[in-house]
Amino acid sequence: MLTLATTVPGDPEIFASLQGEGPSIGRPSTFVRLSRCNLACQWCDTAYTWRFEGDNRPHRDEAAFERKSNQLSLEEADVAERIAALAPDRLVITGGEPLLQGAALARMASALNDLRPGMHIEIETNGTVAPHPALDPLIHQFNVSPKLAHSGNPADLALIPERLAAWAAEPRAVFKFVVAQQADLDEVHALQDHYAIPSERLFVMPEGRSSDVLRQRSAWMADFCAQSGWRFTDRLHIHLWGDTRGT
Ligand SMILES: Nc1nc2[nH]cc(C(=O)O)c2c(=O)[nH]1
Ligand code: SF4
Ligand SMILES: [Mg+2]
Repeated sequence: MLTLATTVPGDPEIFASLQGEGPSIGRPSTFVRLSRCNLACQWCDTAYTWRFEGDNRPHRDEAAFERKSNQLSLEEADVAERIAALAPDRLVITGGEPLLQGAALARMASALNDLRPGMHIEIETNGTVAPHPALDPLIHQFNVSPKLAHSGNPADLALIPERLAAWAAEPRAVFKFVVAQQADLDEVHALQDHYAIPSERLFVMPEGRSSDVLRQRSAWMADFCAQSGWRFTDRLHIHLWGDTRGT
């Protein structure tokens, strides 16, 4: 079984859209959003995947979500069929932290391979969890987003040295750092130096849930990228559809 997020109660968050972030930005892709996360970012835009009633870890909105209406369990084969029924030939698995459900994801991805051979599969991950050995060979791209101090997570939970070293050595992994203020860039620099992350696989992305905030931060981040050689990614889906589920 896989535990998914919902768009509305009873409806799993499986939808066709455009990849809004990172190296595949603009590509038509089907998205599957899994529930549950091992971190708690104070600016998380999908707190409905983890901040259930009784979870008092700090979050900017302080919202507490009812578990029953925001989580849904489906068989792996059912998820694969729903993905295969949609048009895109690419899949983005996100969350929450999808690698927490690695074994079930491996079963789903191999069922999908039977229904729609050759589909390109990306995983959005916070970089703290190793991919399950059965899942790893089925994935084409890992979009790894290690969380900086401004996320509010303790560094010993968010930045796991052996994991970061493994991602840095993995050619299928691109790093995507969420940045809100100029000081965050110093932290990215330190991580790049320490783990020898090639600039070609290093993206910075503005934190923001509205076009206004993204534009404001993009302006100074883009200038910085042009000087440093890092890559820049916007959040295309926010400009197109705003901060809404299922887009
Ligand atoms: N269109 C679209 N692109 C995305 N790329 C990463 C997303 C995420 O929530 O992880 C996301 C998302 O939620 N929507
Ligand atoms: S790691 Fe991602 S899903 Fe988890 S709390 Fe942070 S932003 Fe949200
Ligand atoms: Mg998102």
